[in-house]
Amino acid sequence: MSALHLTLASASPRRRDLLARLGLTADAISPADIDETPRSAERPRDYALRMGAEKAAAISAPGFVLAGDTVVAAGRRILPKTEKESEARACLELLSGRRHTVLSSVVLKAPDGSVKAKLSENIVRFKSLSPEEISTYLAGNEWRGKAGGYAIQGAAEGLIQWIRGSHSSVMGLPLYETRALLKSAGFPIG
Ligand SMILES: Cc1cn([C@H]2C[C@H](O)[C@@H](COP(=O)(O)OP(=O)(O)OP(=O)(O)O)O2)c(=O)[nH]c1=O
Repeated sequence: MSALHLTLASASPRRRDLLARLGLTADAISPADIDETPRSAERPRDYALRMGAEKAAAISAPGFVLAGDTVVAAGRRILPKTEKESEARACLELLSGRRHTVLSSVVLKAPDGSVKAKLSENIVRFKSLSPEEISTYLAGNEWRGKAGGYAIQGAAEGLIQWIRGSHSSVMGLPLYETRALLKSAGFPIG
């Protein structure tokens, strides 16, 4: 097996698609099954980095293992990956008319077992959302399983006034940081 074998430790189709934008196709997709419960008082940045590192560590595969994690935070508060509509509504009500932070970690485990990580920090500002706008958004079901109850790659972008950072990072895999990490580890990338 070549040392250049690349495993993407993620169930996220978005991460696979984003990786493809760098001209890369993972040789294997191995989602990591880890406990994603934040520790008490864990800071959002620490949590995003810990989750990325734990996902990479959970996969033993030849070659390189790439993992990532995306966290939506309002101040120090880590918002859930919303499973219920009521949770998503609460997130959108909280995010309405305010700026919040989206943190995306990317973690690379090299064939020699060494691990490097980068964290990308984004600020996102939603317009003030009316109850009708929130209900219409929720009816589209794009909030399901998404951190913070929205997905920038869908209808939510029509409600976002601006972002500071990168679209790929908010969506799940920061392409600038991912390319830099792979390149510095000697992975052939254009
Ligand atoms: C803020 C935001 C989140 N998300 C989603 C991506 C993820 O589903 C979720 C963050 O959860 P993650 O745990 O980062 O990713 P995942 O559960 O999809 O996949 P895996 O752990 O196997 O790598 O939020 C978007 O798709 N778009 C967005 O704009």
